[in-house]
Amino acid sequence: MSSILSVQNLNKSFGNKHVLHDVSFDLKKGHIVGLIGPNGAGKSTLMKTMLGLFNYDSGSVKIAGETVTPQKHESLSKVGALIEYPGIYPFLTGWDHLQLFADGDHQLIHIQKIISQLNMDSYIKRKAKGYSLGMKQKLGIALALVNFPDLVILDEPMNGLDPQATKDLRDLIISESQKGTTFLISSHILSELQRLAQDLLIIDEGSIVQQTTMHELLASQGKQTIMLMTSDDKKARELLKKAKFQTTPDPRVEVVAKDDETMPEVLRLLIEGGVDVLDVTRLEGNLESSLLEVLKQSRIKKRLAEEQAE
Ligand SMILES: Nc1ncnc2c1ncn2[C@@H]1O[C@H](COP(=O)(O)OP(=O)(O)OP(=O)(O)O)[C@@H](O)[C@H]1O
Repeated sequence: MSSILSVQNLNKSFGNKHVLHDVSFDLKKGHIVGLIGPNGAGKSTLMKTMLGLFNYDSGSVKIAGETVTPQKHESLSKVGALIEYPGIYPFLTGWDHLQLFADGDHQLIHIQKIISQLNMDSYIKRKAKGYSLGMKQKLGIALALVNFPDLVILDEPMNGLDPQATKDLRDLIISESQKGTTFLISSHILSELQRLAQDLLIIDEGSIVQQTTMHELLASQGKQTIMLMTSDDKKARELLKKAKFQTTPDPRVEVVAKDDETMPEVLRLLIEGGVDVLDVTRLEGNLESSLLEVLKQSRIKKRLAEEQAE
């Protein structure tokens, strides 16, 4: 599958602070890619550099094969983005914004479709000065999508969105990606990203520590969990602890599954111990714990390499 964006050996400093270190990755057409990492890891800097908003020290950023710099950004016409807060004019309506931004009148049907998919119909003709945080955020996302972009870069797009709006956004992103649009999304809401992203870029201290797929990451961490509803959670927890099963902290009774045998063993143990199992669910991995583990391992490796170099 072809790549829409290619970043190679990108280095970026602010004064003498080196923020991005030899960052390299490609984004495949039509994929939804999560960019994740701790606060200050370099996610926003990377996105802004890719969008030609910052100069860089060395390396390259190419969109559809064309180099992007602050001085050369023709290829960005095929890119939609929402970085930090959307730039919104208080005395224009949401509809005015979308029309101003759209390349040509033929987009009207497309604009109306985005408005409906993000459930913005009731306020889109009102002046933006009366919009809530979530309404502004949705307008910013709609603006990023209005010109049929090949690539969409979204920095924390779920900020300020309620559960319904988060689901509307998820459905919209998935349907646009199925038509071929590539998404790069940074977010700290990992449970949401877990439902959305196929691929992941993990960044820490300005370096990409892993480029992987969601499936590979969750599988490699082997973190399947079995979630139980029982007639007596306290007793269930005691039995599991005594039998040396690894459980997660309260409030739910959750067991970390080592392999396929864990589930029948747990059920047998509880039933034989006089605890009824009312419901049981197997959860496929957990992005949060997998990310923390990857970061921990990469920092250990980095420290060892530094010690050896001294
Ligand atoms: N304009 C700037 N001038 C100087 N340093 C900056 C500037 N912008 C970012 N930095 C520094 O670059 C590093 C990366 O910041 P960045 O905002 O890219 O991180 P982030 O991963 O987006 O963090 P967060 O998850 O908190 O949004 C930080 O150490 C930050 O202090």
